[in-house]
Amino acid sequence: MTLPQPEEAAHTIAVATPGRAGLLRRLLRSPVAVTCLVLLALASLFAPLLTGQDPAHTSLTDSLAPMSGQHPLGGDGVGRDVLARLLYGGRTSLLGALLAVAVALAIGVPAGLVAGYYRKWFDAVSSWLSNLLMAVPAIIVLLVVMSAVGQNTYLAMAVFGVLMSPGVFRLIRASVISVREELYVDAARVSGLTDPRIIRRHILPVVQAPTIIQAAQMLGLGIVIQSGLEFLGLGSASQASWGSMLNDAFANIYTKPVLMVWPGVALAVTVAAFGLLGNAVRDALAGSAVGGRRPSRGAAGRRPVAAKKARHTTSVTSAMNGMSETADADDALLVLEDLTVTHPTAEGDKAVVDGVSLKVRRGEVLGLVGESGSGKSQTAFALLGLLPREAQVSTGRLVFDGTELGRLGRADMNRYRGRRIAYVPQEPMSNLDPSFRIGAQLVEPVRRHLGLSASEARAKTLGLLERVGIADPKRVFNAYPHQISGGMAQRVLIAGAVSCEPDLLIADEPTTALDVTVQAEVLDLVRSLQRERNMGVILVTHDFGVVADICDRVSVMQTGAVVESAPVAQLFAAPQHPYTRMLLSSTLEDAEPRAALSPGHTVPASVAGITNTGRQEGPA
Ligand SMILES: Nc1ncnc2c1ncn2[C@@H]1O[C@H](COP(=O)(O)OP(=O)(O)OP(=O)(O)O)[C@@H](O)[C@H]1O
Repeated sequence: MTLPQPEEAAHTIAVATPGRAGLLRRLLRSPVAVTCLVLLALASLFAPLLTGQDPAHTSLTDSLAPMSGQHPLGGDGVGRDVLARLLYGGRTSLLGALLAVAVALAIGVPAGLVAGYYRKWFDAVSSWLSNLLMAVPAIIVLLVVMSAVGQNTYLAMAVFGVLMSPGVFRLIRASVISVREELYVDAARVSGLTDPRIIRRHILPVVQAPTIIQAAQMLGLGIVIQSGLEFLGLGSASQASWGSMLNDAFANIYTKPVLMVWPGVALAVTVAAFGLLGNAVRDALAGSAVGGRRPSRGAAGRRPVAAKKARHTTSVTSAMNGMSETADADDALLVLEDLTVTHPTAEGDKAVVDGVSLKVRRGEVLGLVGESGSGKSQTAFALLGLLPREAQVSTGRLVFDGTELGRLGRADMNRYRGRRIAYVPQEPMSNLDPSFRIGAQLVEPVRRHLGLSASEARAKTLGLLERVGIADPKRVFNAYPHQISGGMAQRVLIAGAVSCEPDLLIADEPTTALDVTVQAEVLDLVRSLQRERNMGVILVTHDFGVVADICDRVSVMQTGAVVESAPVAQLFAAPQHPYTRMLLSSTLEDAEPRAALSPGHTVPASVAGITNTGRQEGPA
């Protein structure tokens, strides 16, 4: 069935987007990047091609020799060829700096990823260690190392890498913490993707640009530090390096000051080249992600995460232990008993869900209604395991299709999430990763859960996109999230949610971010998919109209507790709880029409938008 989609057509932005493969091409198109690459290559690779002189060969007759055909830049204090030392010295300096940066990245990147993503004790311990390392004066440590191990510059640079790793760790950790709160990361989690996959697909692309910039800065710093140590005479005497050239030049500063110039210029140019190259790589990366990194729909695409969600701790109580594989007496798909969610706040622990019990049967739509803040979303997040770690979650019973979910670890839970329990979020745009094409985001869970090949998963996904009413599935499949409208994005997420044929769909106000026409279409879609697949659905909403439209039963929540549950017709005909009656009477249809204004009644000018000149204010 293809549904009409006027809203989508109106909002669709046709933007051609470059792929990621063009990164190197983009880099090579930048004159700055090319110049830097050439300079660095000259300094590191081509020394033997550019000079036939041995950089270590001394000749007293050539001591402080002037520039000549044999020695284009002259000779140093002991008659070594300055040009050869300059060219070969670049290798030593670059290799040492690369070693330091490699060590810093090898420690800082994985540690930052794990600490930022998993937090807990590893985060605490690694942050403490990183603070400790940062407090250590690096140059003193290096001097001690060099004096202890002799003139081994590379070992000193490896130690310097360790000392630089806290900087990388902090950067990566902070980037990961910010991105892991994004709704599209939650969406990936809910779709059952494993942590390594989420990190590779959604987290690493975000941290790569700052890491590149940081690495470029560290390379420059590494070269300067290494040269400093060699200038002090701590490097290997047999190895040409820019630092040892400076040392020699300093000894002859009054007789031949020009000797200071060559290594000084080489150092300055190389450090600048690294900085500029880092910027160029970052720009090239940003350019190749143009299709993705654009903000989805401005601020509307993001909701205040802290206020809206919290993370799961399975401090699920001892009451649950020993309750696995529980079969329920009737045909209940999901049985939740006595769910409590408590958040630590500045004023003490705050229970936002308090003793909620729900039951959903196969093929049944349960509406979860209540005012804003009544705990509907917190209940849904608790069922999905999406509450923040600091939240305390306890439940008497959480049985899904005969299995006690509360006892499952993260990996086991991933087999249920996405595959058998799916989620449709409130704000579609922020639940799609802007870096990836829509097709890629839909295909991955399908391949993982259903074990399909790439082409089978693609065909299935295209079929699903068509099924949810997208007129041009191929275009949407290849589009980035910013290229489709909010309504279309919601259809995409519904397609993703039902792609693995789940038994239970949890939809958290799936139409809130959409306009009225599209709302009705999306609700129709949810209802028809639910009937077609005999899914159980929990529909979180504050709208009794939606409840009347598509729900079979309804549970009403007030301040974290369910105050009434009943079949929809019964609830509308004879609401029992005063809060339910109050909610029903406050809906527009049931409210008493307001009385007509009396003839003498005047509207204050400020309200009517009339100025004292009698002109109506407002947009032209
Ligand atoms: N991390 C948190 N710390 C403290 N309180 C929280 C946290 N997250 C949510 N809450 C509170 O929990 C209560 C229930 O929030 P929830 O999002 O479940 O409400 P809701 O019924 O879904 O509302 P809405 O319809 O507006 O989405 C609210 O008072 C909210 O402020």
